[in-house]
Amino acid sequence: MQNHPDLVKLEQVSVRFGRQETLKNISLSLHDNCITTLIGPNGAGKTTLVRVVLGLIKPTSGSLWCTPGLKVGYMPQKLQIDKTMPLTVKRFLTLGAQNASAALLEKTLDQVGAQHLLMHSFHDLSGGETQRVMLARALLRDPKLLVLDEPVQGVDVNGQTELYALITAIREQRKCGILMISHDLHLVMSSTDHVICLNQHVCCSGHPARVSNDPSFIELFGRSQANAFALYNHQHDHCHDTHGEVIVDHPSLAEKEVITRA
Ligand SMILES: Nc1ncnc2c1ncn2[C@@H]1O[C@H](COP(=O)(O)OP(=O)(O)OP(=O)(O)O)[C@@H](O)[C@H]1O
Repeated sequence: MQNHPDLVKLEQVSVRFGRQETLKNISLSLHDNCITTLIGPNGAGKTTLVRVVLGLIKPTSGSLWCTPGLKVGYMPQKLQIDKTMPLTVKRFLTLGAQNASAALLEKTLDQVGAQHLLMHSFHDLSGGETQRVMLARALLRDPKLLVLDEPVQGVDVNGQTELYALITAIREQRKCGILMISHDLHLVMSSTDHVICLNQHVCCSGHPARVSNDPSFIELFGRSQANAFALYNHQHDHCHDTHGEVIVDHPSLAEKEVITRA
């Protein structure tokens, strides 16, 4: 992607667990100041791919390159914390960042709209509050790459929209790269620059508008997901080239484009 330097590059990465090949020949780049969203059915290997990027799983074959000194902030899908252990949000945040000043904690919580939660019990937070605090924890390292594994899980629909807007705002403020796993295609499409559809291998990838027109996208997600995307996209009155750019004089513009529901 022009003007957005590579932060991470995977070339022909495969991962095998015993006899099961979970990832097959994955090549991709993550860029500075760019949101990349990984979508795919359950068991497609999304978390495994994220763990490869984080350096937690060594590829069985292929190579991984990271820009030297890359700082990564990670928001995991699940965090197991013993509920009998008293834990304030402040304490939770400082567990992974002992040297963080009170001012930095407040500023970071402020950025995710959770400044009022500093002295609350972590165990008593709502789903949306928990995700905001987890996001703050990932941001405390001032990462150049933010990795978010299903950041809106356990959050109601309105809260999901707010969280995706927050993630977009964070990218705009910090100009960091973001790699995000999501199942919410129609919510994510408007706030992502690059989509990768994964099902052990990369089925299709590119600008959201290009991916949404790819037959393997519909094959992978089926009718209901394709319909959800069509609903999001229903005001479509233009065509895209293979990079997702609008084609100004496309012949089909003579008739207003009709979205095909597979
Ligand atoms: N450490 C491991 N050892 C053995 N098998 C594993 C390991 N980690 C993941 N797997 C297997 O790899 C496959 C892909 O798992 P992964 O968690 O990456 O999928 P996913 O796309 O993130 O799924 P979901 O959407 O359900 O979270 C699954 O079959 C899983 O059981």
